Amino acid sequence: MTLVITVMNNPGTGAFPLRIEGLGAAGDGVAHHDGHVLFLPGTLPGEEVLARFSGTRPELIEVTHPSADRVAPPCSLFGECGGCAIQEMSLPALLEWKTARVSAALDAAGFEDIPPPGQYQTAPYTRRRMDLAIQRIPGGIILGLHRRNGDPVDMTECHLLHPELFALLSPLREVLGTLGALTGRGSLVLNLLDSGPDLTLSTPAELTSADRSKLAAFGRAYNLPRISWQNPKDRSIETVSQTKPVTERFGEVETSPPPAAFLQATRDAENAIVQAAVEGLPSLNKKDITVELFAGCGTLTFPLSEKGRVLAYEGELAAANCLKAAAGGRRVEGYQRDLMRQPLLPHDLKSTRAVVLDPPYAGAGAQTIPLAKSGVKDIVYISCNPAALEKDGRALKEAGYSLLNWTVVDQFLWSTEVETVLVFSRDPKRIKRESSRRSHSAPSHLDS
Ligand SMILES: C[S@@+](CC[C@H](N)C(=O)[O-])C[C@H]1O[C@@H](n2cnc3c(N)ncnc32)[C@H](O)[C@@H]1O
Repeated sequence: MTLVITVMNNPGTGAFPLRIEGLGAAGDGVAHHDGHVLFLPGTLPGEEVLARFSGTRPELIEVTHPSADRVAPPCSLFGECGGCAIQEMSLPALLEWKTARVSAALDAAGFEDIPPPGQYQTAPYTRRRMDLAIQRIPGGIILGLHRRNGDPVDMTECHLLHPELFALLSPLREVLGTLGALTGRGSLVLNLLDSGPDLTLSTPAELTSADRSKLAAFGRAYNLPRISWQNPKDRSIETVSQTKPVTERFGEVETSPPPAAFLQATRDAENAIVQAAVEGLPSLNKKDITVELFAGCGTLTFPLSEKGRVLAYEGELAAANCLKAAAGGRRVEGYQRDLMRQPLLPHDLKSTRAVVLDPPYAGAGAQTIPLAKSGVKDIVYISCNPAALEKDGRALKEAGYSLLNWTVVDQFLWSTEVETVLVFSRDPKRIKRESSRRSHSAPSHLDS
């Protein structure tokens, strides 16, 4: 649902009462006032509040009747740092809100009899991937996330980030402050791999040889397996410090991810996603082919391959190479392919038993229709965006797929982001089995 602020004139400067009817997609409370739809940050559904206008924007004065779901925001930077959108709502209530968003998307896509979802919520202090902004200021460095529509906020506290990554921020500010290449703004991707923190730095100017020595010394001092740097000229990435091999295990297989590789946001959520995806496969013989689309470095590929053959497609060269390098001797074939420009067509999927896809935020795009038109009976779709799910789900629904089950995985705490693993089928026997199983069991909550 898209709601638009249409208040054009300042209807007055005094306080007025509002009842918050729901949360918009950005996590702001939604209310009606004088025939206009207003979005009010910091408010929760069911609350009664006093607001006033600051220009054309409504602002909260006071919550007069708080929701039972209201809690004190745990982080002192909340409201300033843009990393978290909703900290005044309890985490269980937030999980329910995210679940309702996905349910509404499925409903809008045309699915009826939506089964009860499985749900999983990650724990605080477990985020193992974060893309931070760097800004040089007089006398120092700001390292953190952007404020909502604004400059970076120094991350002096964070209830998301894994402590092993958070502990690096302070020494990083010191070394970054000494780099000649950091003439203005830069960025830093932090990934926590099995081998340890993996850092990828972007700077506005090229690294000097003194910068390279400082980063290498930093890598040794903090025992960092690898520090990489993205050249601003051509966006190429090179290693500037490596103290040991970089490794990450997916299922039983050890891989070596490239710098700034995509990883699921937390390790425990990755396990929940993998578990739901593997369990979502139909029963397979070892020779049955599962095609995996948008495979990254192989997060799902290698666990899926324990059930049968996997043909995995990924667009980004470095990720596809990582997957291919680890595939040797397994039932896995990796391919680099841009699935938006060159989607797999129905005839490419002719002997495919199941498809697993984990598309980017915008959804499966040009791959959706050929997939829906293929003869594949079973699809596991991993969504990170309810709006894209609604669009892609509608195509699957129109092609005759039923929704067998879905699992919401909240791996982006205190944000509006939501990940969902959905199992679709148009195999009448499987649909019948699933609906009779469902009528005999309660909704599942994966163990946290
Ligand atoms: C949400 S990530 C999932 C990756 C992987 N399944 C995982 O769990 O780690 C989406 C993946 O789609 C890839 N991708 C984005 N656009 C693509 C395209 N046009 N063709 C193929 N892959 C693409 C990205 O590089 C990324 O690896």
